[in-house]
Amino acid sequence: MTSIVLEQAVATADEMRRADAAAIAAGTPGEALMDRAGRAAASAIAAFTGPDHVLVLCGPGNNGGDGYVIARELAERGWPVTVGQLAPPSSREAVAAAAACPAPVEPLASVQPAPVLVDALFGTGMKRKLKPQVAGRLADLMGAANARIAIDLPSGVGTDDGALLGASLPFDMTIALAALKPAHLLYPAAGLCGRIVTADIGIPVETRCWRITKPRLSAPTFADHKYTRGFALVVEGAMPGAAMLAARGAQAAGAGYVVVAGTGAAPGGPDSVIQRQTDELELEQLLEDGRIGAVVVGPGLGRDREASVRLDAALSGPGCPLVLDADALVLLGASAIPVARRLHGRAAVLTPHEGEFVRLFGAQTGSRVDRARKAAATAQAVVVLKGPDTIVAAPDGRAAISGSPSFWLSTAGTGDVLSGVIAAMLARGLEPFEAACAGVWLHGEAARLAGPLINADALVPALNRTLADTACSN
Ligand SMILES: NC(=O)C1=CN([C@@H]2O[C@H](COP(=O)(O)OP(=O)(O)OC[C@H]3O[C@@H](n4cnc5c(N)ncnc54)[C@H](O)[C@@H]3O)[C@@H](O)[C@H]2O)[C@@H](O)CC1
Ligand SMILES: [K+]
Repeated sequence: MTSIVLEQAVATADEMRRADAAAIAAGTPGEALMDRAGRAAASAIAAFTGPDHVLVLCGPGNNGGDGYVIARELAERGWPVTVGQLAPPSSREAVAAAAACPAPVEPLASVQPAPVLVDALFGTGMKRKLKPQVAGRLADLMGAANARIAIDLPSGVGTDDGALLGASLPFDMTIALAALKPAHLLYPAAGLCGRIVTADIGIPVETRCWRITKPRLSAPTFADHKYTRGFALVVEGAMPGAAMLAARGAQAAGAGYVVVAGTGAAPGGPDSVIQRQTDELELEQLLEDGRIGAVVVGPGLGRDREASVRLDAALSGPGCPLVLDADALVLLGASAIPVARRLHGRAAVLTPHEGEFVRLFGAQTGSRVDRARKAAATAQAVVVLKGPDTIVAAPDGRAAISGSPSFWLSTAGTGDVLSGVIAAMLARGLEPFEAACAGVWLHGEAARLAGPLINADALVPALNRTLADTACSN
């Protein structure tokens, strides 16, 4: 199978407002949407905690309105419920929800803590930092609770960029309404969300951003052979170990034939990775093999003249997709010629970490998603901005964010492995954006499977098991 499916939409505050407005214009009143949101959230809370005394903190906007519906729903189930009010409701829907809520209402400043704390102070309308007394009161009440649940978002985070705007303590669960928001996946906000559940409120949400989830990858069939499984070529440079990690990554991710174009250094690595020693001319000849499905260049390439020559050879070879990582990105950044021109319309996946990204594209403003999107449009290539929240962005505006990362991945060489995994996905025929998403997922899942990672080598066998599970279960 040569496509993957991204199903979990990630919507910005503006996209959510447009979705709400479209649903209202199509005939569903705002009160009905709030009612659906509050009921769905109340069911999720009931499933999470069981009956107990609940304190619902309500802000002035529609997030607070959801809070009043939740308080009403749980009170109707017979749970003891108190509302802690920051300010009176201000929107028409929230006023109506508050009027229908039978629970006692007390000021936030003086309300008593309860074992279950529901935060409906602010959601996607959060515009500025929480006042210190509000942030402090929220932290105190959270500290005194046994279960802490955020409605839509933890209050005090930036919806679109995941920045902290006064929030400090983690929740046990966050109930995302209608769709995920970037803050559920972008750090540091993502670290405060706890378990994330998405409550369906029956409205379509238009977005060009998704969470990266398990790809659908087929297992080999009787018709496959090593070249249909994918031929990945890794261009070696000054540090052969890094190229070998990329090659082993490609192999563990299912490539049928993996070749390292070596520089003459002593060969190491498994016998099943074919090592060909190549000078400049031989590399050019090797790159002309039309069966190659993807070329990796950058891991351990070096930054000297020879490295530039080998990069130029890879860039000027025939048209198979490229994965450009590490030193290749540094060399591209140091060149006066824009990346898009060096690629000549060639399909490519660029995999910078934050430092490489800034060198290549400059310090841009906006969220990591915005920055990756702009970079992809500039480079006319897929950009994988690596980090705890890895972003994949395509020149056509599609973007995807990884979820549930393993922080054990922050060790030398794991990026080299990722470049090989993405090459394997390209070589099996996925288009670059999908190949990058599938590669990022396999790599992250393998890290979770491996547990505490001592080094990048330990990732390779875990990758192999992850691929086997993925390909066999689809
Ligand atoms: N029809 C809709 O619009 C729906 C909205 N929903 C809920 O509505 C939320 C968005 O509602 P709103 O747009 O009203 O926004 P919020 O309820 O998140 O907050 C907006 C209010 O807070 C104020 N505010 C923002 N930052 C503040 C700060 N730091 N300190 C003090 N006040 C601050 C704003 O001036 C405004 O009055 C979503 O997160 C979701 O919970 C759901 O009920 C589903 C339907
Ligand atoms: K909230």
